[in-house]
Amino acid sequence: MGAMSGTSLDGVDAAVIETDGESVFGFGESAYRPYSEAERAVLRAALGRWEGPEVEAAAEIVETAHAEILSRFENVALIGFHGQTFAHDPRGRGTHQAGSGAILAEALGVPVVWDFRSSDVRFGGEGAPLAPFYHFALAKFVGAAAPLAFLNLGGVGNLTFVDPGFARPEAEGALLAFDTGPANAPIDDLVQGRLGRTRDDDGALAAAGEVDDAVVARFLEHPHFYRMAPKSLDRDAFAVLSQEVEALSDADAAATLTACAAAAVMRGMEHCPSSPERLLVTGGGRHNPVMMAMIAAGCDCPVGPVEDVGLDGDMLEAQAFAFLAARVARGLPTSAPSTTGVRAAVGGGTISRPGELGLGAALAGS
Ligand SMILES: Nc1ncnc2c1ncn2[C@@H]1O[C@H](COP(=O)(O)OP(=O)(O)OP(=O)(O)O)[C@@H](O)[C@H]1O
Ligand SMILES: CC(=O)N[C@H]1[C@@H]2OC[C@@H](O2)[C@@H](O)[C@@H]1O[C@H](C)C(=O)O
Repeated sequence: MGAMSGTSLDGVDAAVIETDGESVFGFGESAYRPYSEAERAVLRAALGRWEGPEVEAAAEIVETAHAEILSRFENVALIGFHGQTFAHDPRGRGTHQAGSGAILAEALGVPVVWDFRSSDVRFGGEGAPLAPFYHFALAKFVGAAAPLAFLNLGGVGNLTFVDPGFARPEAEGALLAFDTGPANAPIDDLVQGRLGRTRDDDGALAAAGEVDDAVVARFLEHPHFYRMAPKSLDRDAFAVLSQEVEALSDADAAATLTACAAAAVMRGMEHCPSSPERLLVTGGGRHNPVMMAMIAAGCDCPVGPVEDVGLDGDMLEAQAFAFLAARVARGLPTSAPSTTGVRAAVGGGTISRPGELGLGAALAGS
């Protein structure tokens, strides 16, 4: 079972898969546990912070929400717990996902794999994106014969080019992955700040507005777009965008931020070593028809949700961390030079087993 609390801060996704960490054999149950308004406010206060009382309070919410949702499942052999990224600076302070897998292992009585990103960063990688090895397995699962691409539209966007002709994901040429740019986070922040809403539902606000092309052009001058892949982003790396749209109406600002997310994907597609047969979209942004239409209009290949090939785009990242947990348990790598820029293929993740914290002994002796 995998659990993901993404940069959108909307809630926790949990999903069961059957896997040996190399192939996907099938999918099990899944569940979603949204954060309440009050919880989200605590999580937002921790954004951009590495430590301190704000991060501790947020970590407690992350752990409690996960314990709640994960305890609903039975017959799970292993849990992959991503935790919540509040700060990501792979070239500087590193990367940190809040929440303790050791505490969850204790609470749930099941081994938990966690802290997936640190060792990749330690060996020179970006620490993200990590879903690409799962995308590789999924390309095989859906029987893809030609290269294809997966696009995740979460708070941040990330793209994976997959050549299913290779036997293993770490082989040179099998994958190319990177973060495209901001996706939903700037839109969520805009509607939260101006209208007190969590998202631009179905892109309704963006649909009523006009795109400010000058803002989009300035956005594309950001150094991120001049870097070679692999590359990753902090959720708030493009915080300047909120000032850029400050003078625009609500609808024009939403339309412009949506166009920025789509323009970043277009730039990303230029990194693909060859034209993929199709672009399969996962993550919450695929529910936004305005964003999807803008991406489709700028792409040379067919664009559609992962549901087109029978996958679940709301649970794909949670499934990815179940898959990666199984790889960690088997000592297999979870990232490679072409997915994170790490020096050599490396396995990331700590395994915590129930009983390791010694809470049982401590209680018995008290
Ligand atoms: N019906 C919808 N209309 C518009 N936007 C939507 C809709 N449903 C979801 N979204 C957007 O998708 C976001 C959630 O997407 P998702 O759960 O994939 O992100 P995440 O996993 O938190 O982020 P990341 O992948 O960056 O870690 C919401 O915050 C919202 O902006
Ligand atoms: C540091 C971090 O948490 N990055 C997230 C974020 O959200 C999307 C994008 O940026 C991606 O790089 C990553 O998440 C997915 C699950 C990944 O690692 O593949």
